[in-house]
Amino acid sequence: MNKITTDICIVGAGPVGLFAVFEAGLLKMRCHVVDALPAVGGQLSEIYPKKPIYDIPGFPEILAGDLIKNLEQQIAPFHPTFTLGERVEDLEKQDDGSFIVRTVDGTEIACKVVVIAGGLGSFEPRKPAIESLDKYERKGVEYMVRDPEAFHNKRVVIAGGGDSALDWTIYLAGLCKELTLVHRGTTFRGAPESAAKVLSMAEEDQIKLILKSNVTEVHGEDNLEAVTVMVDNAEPYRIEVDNFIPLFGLVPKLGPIENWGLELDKSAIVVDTEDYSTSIKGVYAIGDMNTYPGKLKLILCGFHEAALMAQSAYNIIYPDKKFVLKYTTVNGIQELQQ
Ligand SMILES: Cc1cc2nc3c(=O)[nH]c(=O)nc-3n(C[C@H](O)[C@H](O)[C@H](O)COP(=O)(O)OP(=O)(O)OC[C@H]3O[C@@H](n4cnc5c(N)ncnc54)[C@H](O)[C@@H]3O)c2cc1C
Repeated sequence: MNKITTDICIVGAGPVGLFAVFEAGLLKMRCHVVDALPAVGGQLSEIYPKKPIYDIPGFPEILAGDLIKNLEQQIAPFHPTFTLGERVEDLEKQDDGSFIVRTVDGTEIACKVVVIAGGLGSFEPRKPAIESLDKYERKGVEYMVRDPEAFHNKRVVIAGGGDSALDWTIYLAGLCKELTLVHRGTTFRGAPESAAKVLSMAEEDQIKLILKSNVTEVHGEDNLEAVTVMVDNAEPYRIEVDNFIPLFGLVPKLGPIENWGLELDKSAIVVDTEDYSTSIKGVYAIGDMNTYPGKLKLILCGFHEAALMAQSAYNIIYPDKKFVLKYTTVNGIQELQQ
């Protein structure tokens, strides 16, 4: 089991969770960041990486994906650690006021402060209605690509017609032994240039493309061994596979955080605007997941909340020291030792 000890555990690696690492780092507090998705960036990476944002102070225009890259660069001096691709499930308060945060895969993070920056919630895969699909989850069926190398030399079927299905088809084609893309339509929802690339790869036999089709059954003893594909109501046929990756998008869910005993208002966490603390001492909520009178679900509001949270968390982590505001222009960025 993976055990991590840190000052602050941040749940959610969206823009607000990432910026919280910076604000905490300035005050010499170490952070471990957990996200259910395999990559950082939250909604910006998952929903609109190529869209320009116009209301980030100091940037007249910046692509969402570039803002995330900048935030990664900005927090690098503080050496945050990450657990990606694992949803946080439980929060346990210890007798000394500290916490153990646990993920669905059993990773345990011991910390003095928990910062929930969970945005709209944990992005969960939209699963196709195929009987017994859940039996093969993590035994051949994957809903997201956590580590592309895991598909090296494997026979893989991807299903879907959006950006994720197209992008992973293009990327994994070079790694897999056989790659088939199954799509129910004849046109794709994803970027036209990605769709054109997939069509040309199919023409050159780098991948197999089956249009107007659906995966209707999955088979195997313990692990997944084959899928059945139905093409336009013709006779279904079987493809032997090691992996089936249905990529039909993600839906955000508040999920397990709902059961942590926090005061909620319509699935958002109620906070005190003095420091964005929740009803549990030592637990803060910032960004899209919190609520208070006048709340705006904007990135810049989340950044402000992160700054106020950090100075309050400092009082918990260093109870004997007094918080003194220091400007970065005066003090610079003092790297945290790894
Ligand atoms: C199309 C679109 C355009 C937008 N345009 C703008 C704009 O122009 N300007 C602007 O300011 N805002 C804009 N927004 C809103 C902005 O994206 C959000 O305010 C911002 O993403 C909130 O950041 P966050 O870090 O709080 O949450 P998110 O970006 O939602 O990130 C939260 C992360 O937490 C993770 N998470 C949640 N629960 C768990 C759990 N239990 N375990 C592990 N991980 C978990 C999620 O997987 C996610 O990655 C836009 C939103 C959309 C959808």
